Amino acid sequence: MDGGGIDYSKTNITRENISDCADILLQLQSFSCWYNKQRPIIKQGNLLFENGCATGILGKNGAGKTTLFNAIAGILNGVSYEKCVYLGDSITLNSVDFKQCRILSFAEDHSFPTWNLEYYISFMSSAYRVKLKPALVHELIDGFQVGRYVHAPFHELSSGNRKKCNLIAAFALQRPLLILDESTDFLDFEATEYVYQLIRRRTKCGLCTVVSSHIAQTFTRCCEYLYIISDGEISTRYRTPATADSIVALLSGN
Ligand SMILES: Nc1ncnc2c1ncn2[C@@H]1O[C@H](COP(=O)(O)OP(=O)(O)OP(=O)(O)O)[C@@H](O)[C@H]1O
Repeated sequence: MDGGGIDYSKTNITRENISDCADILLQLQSFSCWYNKQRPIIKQGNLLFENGCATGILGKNGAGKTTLFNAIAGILNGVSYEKCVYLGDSITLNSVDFKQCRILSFAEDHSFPTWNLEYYISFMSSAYRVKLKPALVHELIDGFQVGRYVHAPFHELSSGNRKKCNLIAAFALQRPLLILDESTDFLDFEATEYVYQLIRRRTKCGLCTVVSSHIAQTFTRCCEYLYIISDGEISTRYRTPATADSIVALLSGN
């Protein structure tokens, strides 16, 4: 994909050389994924995620962002790749070791309807074998303003409050790779701002975040890099432009 004839010198968008990347967490080459192998959702794409960076995944409805995330998280069977390198080692995406290093926060989650936040966090801590920092968990609960819902069953929560519970676990586990599918869907204004703050904090701590969104600000405020998915292809990696207009230009060029 060549960028669709956009004049990058006028948009402050730079296309960059992969060999310049300092600190690669995960690299996927010739990556495809599908529900039906005859009709792949992503065809032979290349992706690179760095430590200390947030990377945005942009694409129209149905482009394949969620499918891509499920594939990277190792929960979609229809996947192939020529190369998958995590911190310098060749790995498979469905290996247990890799699964403990990544966490995917779903766009919308209806699982565990009778569980509550306290139980869910404790389950996730055991599943990932991570000892959570109580101060961080409390800070996240305060930050998302869900203190009063800690013991409420998930099926009684609004969509936004249920989403906050997922995000609390996702950020509390501090995994090297955090994937946020539609990171701010359902969230109120304050929670949206808080998510942006948390993504930037991960970046400052040298952690890697990958995020999809339909809101330009998610990218301009949080992401160093962007990929665009369109017609089953993954674009080159772009430096995130400063404005929403430049993102729209980039999207319409792909
Ligand atoms: N379980 C499934 N079985 C078959 N096809 C599916 C399945 N889930 C999604 N698809 C199809 O895969 C394509 C990509 O869907 P996906 O949900 O990954 O897109 P998306 O970019 O996340 O979209 P949105 O922005 O609307 O959330 C769509 O054509 C969708 O209809």
